Amino acid sequence: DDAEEILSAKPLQQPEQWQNDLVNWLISKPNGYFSDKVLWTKTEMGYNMHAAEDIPKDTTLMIIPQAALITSDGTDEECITISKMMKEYEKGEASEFYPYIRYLFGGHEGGTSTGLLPTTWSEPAKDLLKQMVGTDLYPQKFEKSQKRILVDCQQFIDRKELESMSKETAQKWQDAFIFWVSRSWSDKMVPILDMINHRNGKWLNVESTTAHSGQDIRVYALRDIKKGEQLWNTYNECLDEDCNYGRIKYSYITQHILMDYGFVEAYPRRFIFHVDAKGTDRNNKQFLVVEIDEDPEDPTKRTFEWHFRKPTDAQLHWIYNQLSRLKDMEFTMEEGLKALPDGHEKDTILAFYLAYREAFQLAMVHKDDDVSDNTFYPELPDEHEEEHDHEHEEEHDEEDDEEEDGDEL
Ligand SMILES: C[S@@+](CC[C@H](N)C(=O)[O-])C[C@H]1O[C@@H](n2cnc3c(N)ncnc32)[C@H](O)[C@@H]1O
Repeated sequence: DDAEEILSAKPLQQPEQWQNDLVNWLISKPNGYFSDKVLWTKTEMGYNMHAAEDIPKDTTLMIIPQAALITSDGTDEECITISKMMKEYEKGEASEFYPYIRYLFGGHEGGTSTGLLPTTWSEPAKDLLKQMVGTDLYPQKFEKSQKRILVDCQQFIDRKELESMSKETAQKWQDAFIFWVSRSWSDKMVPILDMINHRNGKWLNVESTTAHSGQDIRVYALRDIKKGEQLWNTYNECLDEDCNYGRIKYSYITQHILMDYGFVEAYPRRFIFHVDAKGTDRNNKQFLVVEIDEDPEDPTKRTFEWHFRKPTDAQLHWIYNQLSRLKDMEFTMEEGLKALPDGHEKDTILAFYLAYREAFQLAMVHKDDDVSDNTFYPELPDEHEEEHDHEHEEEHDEEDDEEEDGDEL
C-alpha cells in the first residue's frame, strides 16, 4: 500500500543529466554496476531511489568498486578523506571523481551541506533548540561541538595554502567536513550508496557488504521490494565493525541521527533518557532506552517498548517533569518557531520537540509495561570481545562529554 501511495503521489523521476553521468562513471569502472530496476527520485528528503519494478530479495542493486571510493588510505584519519575531497574539488572536471564531487559540492537542493546539521544552524535556531533541550535532554552543548576543520585538520593542509585561504575556500572545507559527517562510511566516502536515505523497521530494504574488507561493495535487496517502494538503508542498525557488530543500535539513536544527519527519523524511533535510577546523576550510565513505532494494526497509533530496564520511581518522576516542562514551553516554542524563516531548521526543531513530547507522553502511559522481549543486542564476535564498545559515537561526538556508553547498557 505504501508503494502504491508513493507511486500515485509522485511519478518516478527520469534521471537528470548529472545522475546519468554519475551512474555512467560508476559502471565505467571495473565491476561497477547499477541495476536498471532502480530509479532516482527526489522527495522532501533530498535525492533518493525507488524500485522501478518488483525486486526479489538478494537482487544486486549496485556494485561500488573500491576504485570509486574516496578513502583515508588506510589511516582511518578523516582529515585525509576530507582533504582528498577538497583536492578533487579543486581539480574540477579533471578530477577522476568529478561526477561525484560535482554532486556533493553542487549545492543541490536537498543535498547535504552546511546548514543541514544543527551545529551549522543559524543562531536563533540553535538558541531555540538549546531552550528546548534545557539542562537534561540530549543533545547538550551541541553548539560547541562543531569541528573547526581548518584548525583540527591543519597538519594535513599546506601551510601556505592555509595562510592565504579565501573565505570561499574555507567554507568549502567546512562543507567537505559536513559531507563526511552525514555521508561517510567511517573514513570512506561511498558514492551512490550514499544516495540512499535512512529508515529502520519494516521499511528497511537495502543491505550491503562492508566497505572495509578491501572488496568491492555489493548493495542488495534485504527483502522483496515492491515496485515504487523507496529504497531504505539504515544509518544505525548496520552490523559491521563500525557499528560494533550491531550493538550501536541502542546507543546511537534518534537524537544522534538528528545531530549527524540533520533530520528527525520517522518511526521506528529510539530515545535515550539520560537519567540514572536515582533520577539525579546524568553521568551514571544506567540510562533508559525506549522504542516507539507505528502500531502494525493501526498506523495512527503507537507502540512503545522499554529496552533493558524499566524506569524506577525516580526516573518516572524525571520523565513526568520533562513532559511538563515541554508542555509548559509550548508558547515559547510557537513564538520561537514563528521567528524562524520557513524551511529546514524550523521544520526540524518542531519535529524534534513533538517527538520528545510524544516519547515522554508514551513513557507515562506505558510506565507499568514489562521490559521488551524484542531487544536485540548481538554478542560480539569472539575476537572482538575485548574491544571498546563505543568507537562510533566517539568518532562523531568527540567533544560531547555527555555521550552515553554502549557497553554499559
Ligand atoms: C547519506 S545522505 C542520503 C542522500 C541525500 N538524501 C541526498 O540528497 O544526497 C544523508 C542525508 O539524507 C537525508 N535523509 C536521509 N534519510 C532521511 C530521512 N529518513 N528523512 C529525512 N531526511 C533524510 C538527510 O539530509 C541526511 O543528512
